[in-house]
Amino acid sequence: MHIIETRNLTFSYPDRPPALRNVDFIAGRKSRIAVIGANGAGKSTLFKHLNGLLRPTSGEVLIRGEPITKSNLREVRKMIGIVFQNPDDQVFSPTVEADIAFGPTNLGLDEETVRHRVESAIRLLSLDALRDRPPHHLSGGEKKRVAIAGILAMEPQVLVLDEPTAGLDPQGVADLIGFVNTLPERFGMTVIFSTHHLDLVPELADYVYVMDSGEVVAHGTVPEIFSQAELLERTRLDVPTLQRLMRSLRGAGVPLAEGYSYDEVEAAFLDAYRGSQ
Ligand SMILES: Nc1ncnc2c1ncn2[C@@H]1O[C@H](COP(=O)(O)OP(=O)(O)OP(=O)(O)O)[C@@H](O)[C@H]1O
Repeated sequence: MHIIETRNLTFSYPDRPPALRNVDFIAGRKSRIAVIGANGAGKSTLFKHLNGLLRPTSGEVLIRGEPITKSNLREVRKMIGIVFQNPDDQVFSPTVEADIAFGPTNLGLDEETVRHRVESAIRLLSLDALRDRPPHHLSGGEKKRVAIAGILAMEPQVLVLDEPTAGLDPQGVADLIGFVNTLPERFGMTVIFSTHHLDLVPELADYVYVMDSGEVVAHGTVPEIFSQAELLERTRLDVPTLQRLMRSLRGAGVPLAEGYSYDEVEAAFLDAYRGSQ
């Protein structure tokens, strides 16, 4: 049984054409999934169905094989934590520490457990220096870290990140990649994220869903999707810079092996260089 499965999920906002059309989406335990698509493709709308914020117009959303109902909504929200695009919507307490404590307190956990979880989240996201600051006075990137910490303190089994790198500086992006990549192995978590930053996808995902105008138009492993340049162009996505470079060098006769993440591409270049010596 999959931790998340949508079947034929269709959704329309009032008086609008469908924002999701027959979406079949599956997430397994410990998987790392990217959802990519141009503006308005339906990524956030899909995410809002995963913890019952929106209800399907038709079709199903199954969490561990069960549809989301009033009676299991609390359990579902505990299991699936979503960090939305705009951190301002998710930080509101007088201090960072209180903000991170809000979610676990709401789950009805005792004070000792809440304190323990807050401390772990503060450590994981390197927020110690900010713990007494009012979150609404933090920078965008700092707020995002606080929002992620608040969700992690609820110890969800699935972490959903809508545009996690929007507003982060380069070091913030590198830190996020390093940190998020530890979650599946360390805590058995599933990570699902959306991004317009395609270079990020091979660093953070094993599996990719491509959305266009409310539909899933393709899904597959990173190599399966990224080898289809015309698919990415057709859906108004850019071929990642490293892939463009490799394609043009191969076209010029450089024998480059397949590679998608930075490390794989570097290895392919080194092999080609050594082979030419
Ligand atoms: N609250 C809303 N009311 C009406 N229409 C909406 C609402 N939210 C989103 N939409 C519409 O639904 C469609 C899908 O939007 P959604 O936000 O899911 O796309 P997205 O892929 O997350 O886009 P982006 O990359 O810009 O974040 C768009 O056409 C959008 O205009």
